[in-house]
Amino acid sequence: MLAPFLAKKALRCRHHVFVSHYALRYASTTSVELSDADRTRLLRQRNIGVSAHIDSGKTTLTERILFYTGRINAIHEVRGKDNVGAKMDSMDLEREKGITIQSAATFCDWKTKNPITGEKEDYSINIIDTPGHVDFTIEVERALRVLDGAILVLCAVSGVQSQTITVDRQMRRYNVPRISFINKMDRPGANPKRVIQQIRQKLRIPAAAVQVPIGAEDELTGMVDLVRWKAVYNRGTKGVDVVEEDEIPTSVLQEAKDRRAELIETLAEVDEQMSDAFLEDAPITTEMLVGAIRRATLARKFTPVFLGSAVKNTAVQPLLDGVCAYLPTPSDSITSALDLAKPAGEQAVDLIPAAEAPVVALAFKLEEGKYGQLTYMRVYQGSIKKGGWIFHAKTGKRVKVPRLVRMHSDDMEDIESIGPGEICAIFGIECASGDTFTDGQTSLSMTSMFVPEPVISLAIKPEGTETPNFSKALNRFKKEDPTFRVHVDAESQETIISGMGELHLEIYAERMKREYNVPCITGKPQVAFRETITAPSKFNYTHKKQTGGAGQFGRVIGSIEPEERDPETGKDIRFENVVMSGNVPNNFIPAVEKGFLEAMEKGSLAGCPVSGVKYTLEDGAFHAVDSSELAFKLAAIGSFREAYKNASPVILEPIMTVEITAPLFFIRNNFLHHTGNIIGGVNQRRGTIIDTEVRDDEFTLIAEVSLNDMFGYSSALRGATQGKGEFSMEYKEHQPVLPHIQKEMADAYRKKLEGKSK
Ligand SMILES: Nc1nc2c(ncn2[C@@H]2O[C@H](COP(=O)(O)OP(=O)(O)OP(=O)(O)O)[C@@H](O)[C@H]2O)c(=O)[nH]1
Repeated sequence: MLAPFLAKKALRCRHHVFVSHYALRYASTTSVELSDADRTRLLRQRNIGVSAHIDSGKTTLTERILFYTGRINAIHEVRGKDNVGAKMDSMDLEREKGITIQSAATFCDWKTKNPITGEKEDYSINIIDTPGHVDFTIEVERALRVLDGAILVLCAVSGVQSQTITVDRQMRRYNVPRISFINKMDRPGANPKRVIQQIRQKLRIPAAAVQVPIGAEDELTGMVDLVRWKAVYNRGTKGVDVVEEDEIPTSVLQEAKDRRAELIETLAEVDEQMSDAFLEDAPITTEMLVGAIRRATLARKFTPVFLGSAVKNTAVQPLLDGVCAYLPTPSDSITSALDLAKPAGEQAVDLIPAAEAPVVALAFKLEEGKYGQLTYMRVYQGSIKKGGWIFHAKTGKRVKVPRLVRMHSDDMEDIESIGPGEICAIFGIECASGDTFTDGQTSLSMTSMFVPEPVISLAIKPEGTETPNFSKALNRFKKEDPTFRVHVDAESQETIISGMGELHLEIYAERMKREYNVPCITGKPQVAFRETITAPSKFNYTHKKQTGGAGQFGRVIGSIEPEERDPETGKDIRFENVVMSGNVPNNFIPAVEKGFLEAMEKGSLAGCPVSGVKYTLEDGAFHAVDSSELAFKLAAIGSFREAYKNASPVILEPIMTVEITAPLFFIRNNFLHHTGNIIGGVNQRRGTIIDTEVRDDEFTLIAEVSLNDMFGYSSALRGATQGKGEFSMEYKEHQPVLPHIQKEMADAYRKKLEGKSK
């Protein structure tokens, strides 16, 4: 009877389609429909993320949101003088370093003013504050996976930066509509027009301001709301009082008129109704504007741009109103799952966020807390109750829900039940990040998440003698974070950890000490090289051993070929069994797969992990007495090594997108800049320059450089720019190393092996 037992396969592809929240249409295998109660509740529900380039002010903004919505009763700054730190940076390390490492979930209620009727309406908002640093990119990925909409925060001076582009790409991957918030409007040099231009050009999405600032720098007092045509000011301590006036200050009146015209024109290009009204020269009402902005935002054809200053408590409340007015409800975004009871290709099913539908929930994040494993879940359909039962879709295991909570950063609030479209956390259930839970009434399962490849690895060992805590900590980190990998090098017997950057691994080493009392010694960070094949190759391999007693026999026939990376899941290793004859009995197939995966851990070219391979088992032979799982596993390892040599293997290295910025300035009428030095430095590191830009007072260069050539770049850049330059980098892809480097690496590996065998 239990449908979850049908769950067998790794899952891919999620699509997300937006429909008007007034016209819900669902194609589904079940007959459950949204009730009126569901519709009313979903209409007032928002699940949003706050994402941006590092240091744009996400945490500071979220702190304001929590304060204005009454979730916290005092504001604490990131790196603030009171040493308390922001609510959402709950880890000690986050507070010390002033950066967000883990995404934190919270929720709040907001009484918004309906922009059309002017009436107050209550909304529930789940918010996930995500890290900006590229090393913690998996946190952004998993947040976007479960959110319906996002606030993209930008700095009013720096505009679109490298990580803004990454976050934007991630939002596109998960079809997440976004509103933009240009923060730091109090900074000298704030230039929202330039930032909006960059959003249009660099993020390639039509954008227009929905506000115009009143005053600048220390004199920034409020915004003109271009949609409702009101002047909105923040008054009172910490800007808690929002005061609206009909009169637009004359100093910004013309600017406001121009920007409103620009907003209408931009919308007319992306929204049919607005286009018709524009062509007919019809008067544009607030209602028409709100409708057009909402439709175009949900369709991801437009991003409305809000302005403000989180730190100066200016215009955060209007942004919250914007979240309610323009970001999707859980029923606007239709999320697909796979019905594993159906044949491949016909499995996609749209989920229905109805309380009465069978439960489908996704465990998107795990955390080891004081009371055991805490699993964050997004409930897509159905309801979960405390004390009720849910089923792990992959294993079919039935688990009781002992405790259900809503998270407020590191605090929590116990709840009795949770409905569709909500985010909650459950204690005491065993699972991995990305697993689906149901109520056993359905064979639906969510699709998996994109996991990027690690780019850096280093050896790690405990300072003193090894205690069980060492492996306990590593196992926990591995389970929580799919971009953190651990393996023991077969030759050196060293434990190697790999991740998304030096900071990523440094943080884990620090957490070993703080959370597990295992101070560690770490080796020099090394680039995580990989190997792959560039041509198909066949194998016909027999593993045979006769040593007196029971022998070993297994024969495998098939091929290996290059496998493209799945853009949704990041997976590029595939095993396929097409044996028809029964020459390899079914019970030995998993052993063949295991052998293939084991062989992939170390390529024979330079000893690096192998990726991008599909292994097809076509035929083979077995012996009634001598065949065993071990024999077939060893046959698979041997077959892979045999075929690998003939598959034109290459060594791959991580290539990074590097963004370098340096100020341009005048000293005693001399125009000073370091552009020549910066370009020279990039060329020296064999980088490919993708783009350069000279703005009023800043030079920016974007290049692609191999990570191996980036070691020591911080000090080189400091030297080249008198300490004025800054850079950030993010992983782009693995690419083949130059032929002479491949030869050097392969020779060195061969010598190492020869030395060992002597
Ligand atoms: N001038 C000015 N500074 C701000 C504003 N908002 C934030 N900051 C400052 O910018 C710095 C970074 O702020 P955070 O809130 O930590 O930024 P973040 O985007 O959460 O940073 P990460 O999580 O590390 O990526 C802090 O020093 C803030 O005080 C603002 O509106 N104006």
